Amino acid sequence: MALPLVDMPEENHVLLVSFSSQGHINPMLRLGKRLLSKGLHVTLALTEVTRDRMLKSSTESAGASSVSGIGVVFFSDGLSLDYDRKANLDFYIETLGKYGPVNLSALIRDRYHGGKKLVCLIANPFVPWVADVASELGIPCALLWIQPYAIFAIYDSFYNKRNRFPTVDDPDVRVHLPGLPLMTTQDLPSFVLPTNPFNAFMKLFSGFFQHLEKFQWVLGNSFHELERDVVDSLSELCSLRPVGPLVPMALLSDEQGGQDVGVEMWKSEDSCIEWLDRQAPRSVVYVSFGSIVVLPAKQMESIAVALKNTKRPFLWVVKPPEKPPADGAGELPLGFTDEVTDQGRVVTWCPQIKVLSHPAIACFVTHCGWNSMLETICSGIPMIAYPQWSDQPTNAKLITDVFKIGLRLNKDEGGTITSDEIERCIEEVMVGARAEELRKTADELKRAAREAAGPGGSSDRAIQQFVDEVTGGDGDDSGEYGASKGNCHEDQIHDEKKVDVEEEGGEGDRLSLHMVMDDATEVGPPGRTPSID
Ligand SMILES: O=c1c(-c2ccc(O)cc2)coc2cc(O[C@@H]3O[C@H](CO)[C@@H](O)[C@H](O)[C@H]3O)cc(O)c12
Ligand SMILES: O=c1ccn([C@@H]2O[C@H](COP(=O)(O)OP(=O)(O)O)[C@@H](O)[C@H]2O)c(=O)[nH]1
Repeated sequence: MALPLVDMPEENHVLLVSFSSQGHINPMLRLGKRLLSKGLHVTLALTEVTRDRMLKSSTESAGASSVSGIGVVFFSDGLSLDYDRKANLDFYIETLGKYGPVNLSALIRDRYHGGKKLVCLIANPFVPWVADVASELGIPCALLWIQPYAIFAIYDSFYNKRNRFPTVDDPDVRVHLPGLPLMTTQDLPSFVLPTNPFNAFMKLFSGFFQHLEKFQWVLGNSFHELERDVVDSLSELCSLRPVGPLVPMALLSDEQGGQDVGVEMWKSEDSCIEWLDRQAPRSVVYVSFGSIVVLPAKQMESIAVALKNTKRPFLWVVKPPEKPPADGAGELPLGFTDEVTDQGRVVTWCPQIKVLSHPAIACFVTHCGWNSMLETICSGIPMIAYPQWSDQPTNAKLITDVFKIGLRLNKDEGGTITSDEIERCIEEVMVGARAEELRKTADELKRAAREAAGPGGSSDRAIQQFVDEVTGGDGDDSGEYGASKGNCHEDQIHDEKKVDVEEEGGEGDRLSLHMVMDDATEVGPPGRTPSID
């Protein structure tokens, strides 16, 4: 049952706690906005280094203490502001895990009367210790999972040893999980493979998946219709609440002017939109690998050759690595931009939401980051999957075998993705019967996404159900996706006045955060030697 805004008592206050990176803060803020629209009071807690970056940014709203009605508060991660957090990710995550809980707990005791003013904490996956803070203070805790539930299912199985996974001695083990297609090594998230060099993530996720009971709900940036089988298969394990897609409102309706709430890390080259305006409908190949991946020189070369050979217009985002590596990774072949001035555009960062919703875009060659994928699904554009690490290989499998809205680039016998293969896939996604079919399915999924997020849709209902549960409202407790493990009793609802959630004035919804997370280039991409271990 929808609770009318006016009747919602002020004490229904939730605190969101996010790791300080764009891909984590944005879905959290969008969830916050939806909770706000259901009558909750919402505050977002970030680490102080984020405030520092905000203050250093030159934009008007930098340093704002609220964004679009969501209050923003800060706690220390235990490191000095000028400490180079990218130097050693293991150390950073460990320090955050040690001082974060102490400082967040102090903040809650201080600002929210020992936590009595909060009905729920919501954390995202890089700060799982928030659940311990919540339990210590007697507050229910939810997780916002920001990748597909398919990845959640795979990690749960891996860390709880429910299935056999590839090992050094047996690298080709195939994995079959309920609700998912059979997965080979190339379809699994890189963190579960024996080749994974990132200990920090391993430690973080193993602790977390072995103690899922600490979270009363697992909200997810996905929607039921998108991942029906895997969501249903997980419903015994925990109370899933698919509340996505948590993308800008502009992607969820055709009406212009939908407001977004989100942070922007990099300045985009908006002139590419005027260039798109001059291109024919459904003619442009969009290419981007997100904010973290830096491609090896050889892969840059094959994309460049393929794009040139297709003779089709293209928009390629090539984000310069902060510290250019000696081996030419991330760099365009010499002279490329001059050769293609009449054919395409290369930009360092683009306004991706506007690009994907532009009628000139035909397809997206993507690294399969989950945020990009959801944005593309909401735009109804077919994809060409070029996954690199983390969740991306599995996301690529979802694109081809589950959602059926794109193709995946295949490696040759030598393990290379050739320019011929890229060119072939671009043609296949753009012309012919297969292209038609992919476009049709992509269009259907776009409608399903909009319906799920719209009033009365599955995600809207899941959010309402969650709100009813945390506020002790009269929602249906049996739940659509598994019963609530119910930790939301009357005694957790308190009657004191809320803390300072300021009303947003002026331009409003975009918390401008041009914080260059160059860090990212250090921690991720294959093809480069990670500087952390
Ligand atoms: O910010 C980070 C850091 C980081 C940065 C700075 C620092 O000092 C410490 C840690 C490490 O790994 C990440 C990995 C991410 O994966 C990305 O997360 C998306 C959403 O989960 C996925 O869908 C994408 O495929 C995936 O590339 C996204 C991130 O924002 C990060
Ligand atoms: O030129 C670009 C490339 C990416 N993005 C945004 O950056 C985010 C990338 O997130 P994703 O999960 O796809 O990948 P990651 O960067 O975390 O690898 C998405 O919201 C994109 O819309 C953008 O605004 N401009």
